[in-house]
Amino acid sequence: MSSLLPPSFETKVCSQEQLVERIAKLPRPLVFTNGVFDILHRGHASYLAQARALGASLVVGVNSDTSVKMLGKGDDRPINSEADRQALLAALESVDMAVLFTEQTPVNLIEKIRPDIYVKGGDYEIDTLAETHLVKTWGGKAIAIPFLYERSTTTLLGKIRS
Ligand SMILES: Nc1ncnc2c1ncn2[C@@H]1O[C@H](COP(=O)(O)OP(=O)(O)OP(=O)(O)O)[C@@H](O)[C@H]1O
Ligand SMILES: O=P(O)(O)O[C@@H]1O[C@H]([C@H](O)CO)[C@@H](O)[C@H](O)[C@@H]1O
Repeated sequence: MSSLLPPSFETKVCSQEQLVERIAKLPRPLVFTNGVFDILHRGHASYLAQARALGASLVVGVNSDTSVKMLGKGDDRPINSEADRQALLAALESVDMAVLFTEQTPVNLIEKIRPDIYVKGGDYEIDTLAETHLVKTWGGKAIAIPFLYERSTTTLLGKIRS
């Protein structure tokens, strides 16, 4: 009988309990972004690769299922479970670690990680975000990455359902 090991990308899935110890081992500058990433698409993959290129490691904060419900994306969201969304992000070459957060915003998670660079997509007014003000308190930067590909989970779901 063969003894197949779990895929190595699963080690990039991080629990809240392991977070502080594992963050300390990641190379700096550390880039952080967050989101739902419900149905992963080309826009996400490009955005995450560009975010990773801004520093030496990339940590993604992933909304838990209960926190997605707080965002008003629809009663049927998320389509993919928090564990599946976290694992798919961990499977990307650009992502060094994926960790869940359970609140409406990632500010408490960002306080723990203290990233050097905070990133969101060009669909956000980055200067208005609480996350931006927070990272600036320890000398961090916030960067908005413009969309290269107009894609969204909501559009994909519309296509599937029509
Ligand atoms: N097409 C895109 N190109 C670049 N970045 C994107 C794109 N779509 C989303 N992002 C970024 O990816 C992160 C996660 O986005 P999100 O999960 O909201 O994607 P979405 O496809 O727009 O989903 P939804 O349709 O559910 O709002 C956010 O930081 C967002 O700015
Ligand atoms: O995938 P989304 O909807 O882009 O991610 C959200 O981003 C919000 C943003 O950081 C402004 O605060 C965040 O609050 C929310 O929890 C989602 O992660």
